[in-house]
Amino acid sequence: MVIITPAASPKHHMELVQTMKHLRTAVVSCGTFTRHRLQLDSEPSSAHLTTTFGAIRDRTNRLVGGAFKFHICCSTLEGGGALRSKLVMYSAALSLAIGVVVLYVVRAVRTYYALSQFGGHGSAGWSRLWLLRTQGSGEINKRFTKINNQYGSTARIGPEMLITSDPELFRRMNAVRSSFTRGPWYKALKLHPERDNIISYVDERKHADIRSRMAPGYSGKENHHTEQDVDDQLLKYLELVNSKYVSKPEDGIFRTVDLSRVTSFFTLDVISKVAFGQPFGFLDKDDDPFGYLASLAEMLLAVIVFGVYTEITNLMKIPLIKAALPKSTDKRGLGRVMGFAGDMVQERFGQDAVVRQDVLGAFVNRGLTQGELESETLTQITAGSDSTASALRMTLHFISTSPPIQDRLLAKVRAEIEAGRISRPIIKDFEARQLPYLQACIKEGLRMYPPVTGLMAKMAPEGGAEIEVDGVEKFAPGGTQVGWNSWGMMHDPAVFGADADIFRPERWLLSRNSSDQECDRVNRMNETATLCFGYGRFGCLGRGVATMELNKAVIETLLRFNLQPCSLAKPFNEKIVGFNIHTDMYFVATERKHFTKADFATLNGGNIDAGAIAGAYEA
Ligand code: HEM
Repeated sequence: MVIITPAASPKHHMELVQTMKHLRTAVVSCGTFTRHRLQLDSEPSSAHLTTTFGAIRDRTNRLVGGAFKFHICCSTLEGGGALRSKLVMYSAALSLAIGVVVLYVVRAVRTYYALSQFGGHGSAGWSRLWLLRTQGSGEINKRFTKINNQYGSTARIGPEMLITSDPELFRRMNAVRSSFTRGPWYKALKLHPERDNIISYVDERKHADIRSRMAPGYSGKENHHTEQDVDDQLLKYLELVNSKYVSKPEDGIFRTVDLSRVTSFFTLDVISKVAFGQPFGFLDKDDDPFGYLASLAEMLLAVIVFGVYTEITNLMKIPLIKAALPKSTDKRGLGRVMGFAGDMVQERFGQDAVVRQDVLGAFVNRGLTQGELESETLTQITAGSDSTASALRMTLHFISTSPPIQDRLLAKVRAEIEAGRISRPIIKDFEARQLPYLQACIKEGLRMYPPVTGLMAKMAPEGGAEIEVDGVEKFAPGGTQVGWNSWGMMHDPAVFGADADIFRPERWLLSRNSSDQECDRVNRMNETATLCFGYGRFGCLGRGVATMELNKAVIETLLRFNLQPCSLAKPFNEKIVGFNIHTDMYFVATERKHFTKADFATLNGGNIDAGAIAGAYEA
């Protein structure tokens, strides 16, 4: 349809004439007043059209005063060079669109059949929408485990994506000489807008290079203050709970403590102190001074989408999007943490460079550049704080809600304290490692709630890989990504027993009289639970720091405080999205008194009687 007004007629008149030259039939109308159907020759001359159109216009203007629009509706098209080329263009575009659709369908069918030997959710073979919905559900742990339980230890969760809960396959993919490599999934772990980091490098050589230069720093060999740093922050955390959150019913003081917050504050201050010699100050302020935890919750949507459509991470290169990403000049959130880390890194360079024997110092000694350090310290903070906080709060939750376990643990540790084998005010790391029941409780806490639930997907080599699924050999073509179902692996009854979903540290204990079979069972559990920290060339570099924090903080918290969840029906809110987000984990903390038999006798002034509530059978 062409619209022209009579007022603008000289130019539009000519356009109209040009247009009509390619028409056989045209309807010329002016509102509802006039409507002319023109029957034209196959190639009407300009003179003929000018006269015809001029006559129609004059007549219409006479009728309606000349201020109306003309609508020219082309009903039958034919002939004309320009029109013909337009037609050719349209049909080319249509053919292209059809071609693209056909290619897409062929590719989708090929992709589907490439992994059709593996079971999985029906739609997962065709699109990534099922995976996106699962990621967004906040319970990937349960959904992935359901898939592995239903369709086998390695099953399909996306068009070119499998998931495994098989420890054997996980070890094989992560082993030092494995032909599997990191999959594109890892690109989603790029935190810094410009730089990759040890966790996000997909290029194997770059990853191996940075890992070899960072490992000595993490090993603690060049940082002699790590244990003291952990102790200092632990004492601050215990003092914070004691001074602000302990309830004292005898004085009429009733309070609650959000364990999810204080444990995060503790691990964030530990990791910043260990990493660059200065804690962020979460514990001092009893607050999130950078808005860091809140910003993690805000980034949740991005984490979910990037985890499925990793190619979107390329959008970060677009200047407009880059400008909206966290940057070191931000006042709050991840950007503020980047700024803090950047300042700490800056100190180590230049003429008056600060020299310290800490993790950062070790990295500088290994030749990491200022840019690399800014990116790596940020990674260290995110990788090392939330994971350890999750392990700590969940272990405390399970022990404090299982009275026989808590009593047994406290009795064992108190006996060691009384025998002078445990340092005060904070247990030493090596002492904690000697306490089997404490170790059993920590392993059980990690197993029940593995802190890393992300896919950490590795990719099959070019020629593909044979994968055994519950005794049946299957083939995954090259490029297939195989994600990790850590929850399913840690809750596997075949490894951990029929009660794998229950917190029972006793499953780890061996005695001198244990049979070989028992020893094998516990060995197998140990080999599997240790995978919580990854394995081989991708294994966690901060494992030493994390276990030190847990060895100390679990028992020192329980020795001082009696913890009781405010709600047993819903002790906390959680979202499991690759890492574990727990909020509103309210507990009543009271000072733990160590009662002796004599104390019980004099308790409450010797009065230990309580009148019973009137019962239904009473008169
Ligand atoms: C309970 C606490 C922790 C758990 C369960 C844990 C678990 C893991 C896992 C599963 C991986 C990745 C494996 C993979 O890519 O396949 C990893 C990597 C890593 N973790 Fe941890 N982690 C914890 C604490 C820490 C701490 C405290 C730090 C820092 C001090 C840290 C630093 C790292 C680093 C740097 C890597 C990357 C290693 C590499 O790519 O070569 N982690 N961790």
